[in-house]
Amino acid sequence: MIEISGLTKRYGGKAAVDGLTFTVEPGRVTGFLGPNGAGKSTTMRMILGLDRPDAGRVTVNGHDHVASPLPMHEVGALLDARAVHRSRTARDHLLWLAHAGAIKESRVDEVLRQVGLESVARKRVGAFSLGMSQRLGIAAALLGDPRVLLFDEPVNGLDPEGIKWIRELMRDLAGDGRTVLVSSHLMSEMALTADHLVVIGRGRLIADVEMTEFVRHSSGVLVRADEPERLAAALTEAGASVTPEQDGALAVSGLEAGKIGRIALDAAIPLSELTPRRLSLEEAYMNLTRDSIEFESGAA
Ligand SMILES: Nc1ncnc2c1ncn2[C@@H]1O[C@H](COP(=O)(O)OP(=O)(O)OP(=O)(O)O)[C@@H](O)[C@H]1O
Repeated sequence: MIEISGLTKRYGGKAAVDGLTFTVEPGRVTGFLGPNGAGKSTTMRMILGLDRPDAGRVTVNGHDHVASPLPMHEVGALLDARAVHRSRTARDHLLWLAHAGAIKESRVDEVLRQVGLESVARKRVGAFSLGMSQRLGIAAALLGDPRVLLFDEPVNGLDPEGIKWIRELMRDLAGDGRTVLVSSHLMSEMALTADHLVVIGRGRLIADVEMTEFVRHSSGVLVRADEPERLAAALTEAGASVTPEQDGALAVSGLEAGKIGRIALDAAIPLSELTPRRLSLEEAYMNLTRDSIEFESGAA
């Protein structure tokens, strides 16, 4: 388990991570989502003890540690797949890591097999494609057989077969009861992999929610009524979440269209529209993070 409380990191005057609090539970895949520059990598570096927080606390499996990298049998991480010695072979790279981490050599061949790099184990890493480098980075993360695993954008550069493989690997690792935190800026990828979502923007927590709950909230109903404010109050009272749209309509989530119709009838508020709509998960995620995107492309 990873417990993060009030975690803060500043670079110059700017907070890259700003008072983050969340828990990553074992036995499930937690997706760590946010737009570019949201603070995902910085958070992961602090979890690993590679960066010192300016405030707040991280514990991994209950241990407090301050800026001392955690041992490889406790936490495995894929941060930057290209950060390897390019002239070494894949096997030598892992052997070097195994020696440094006091891990038995037999694990090297086991993890090479597990990530499907056996046939290129004696090839120089410099000649690897990005997808092969990602697999090697994952092999390194698995080397110490850790109970906690962090993957920063692991599907980068992988082909569809590789993406499917990593999805299954993560689900298997979580199925073993391990703690798995995986970052991405793609909601579509997380929808197929994660059981739980932690969404951040500009270093702050935006959502900490079960995937099923996120899916439920991404569907909604568009309502037009004669007295939108009174209807919004009645729907909120009934447990819905209501967002007024610019043209006076109400975007309602958490209640079905039929129930909304009955509430409007009971309150004697005439409706002119009641349209169920389903946002794609990507749209729901974009709505959630719209205010925290640092660099937006201009309109075409
Ligand atoms: N070493 C550093 N020095 C100065 N600023 C930094 C440093 N590392 C990160 N930052 C800044 O902190 C913010 C968060 O960066 P971070 O890399 O953690 O975000 P991210 O969510 O991982 O983004 P991406 O998806 O683009 O990798 C960004 O504004 C970034 O420019």
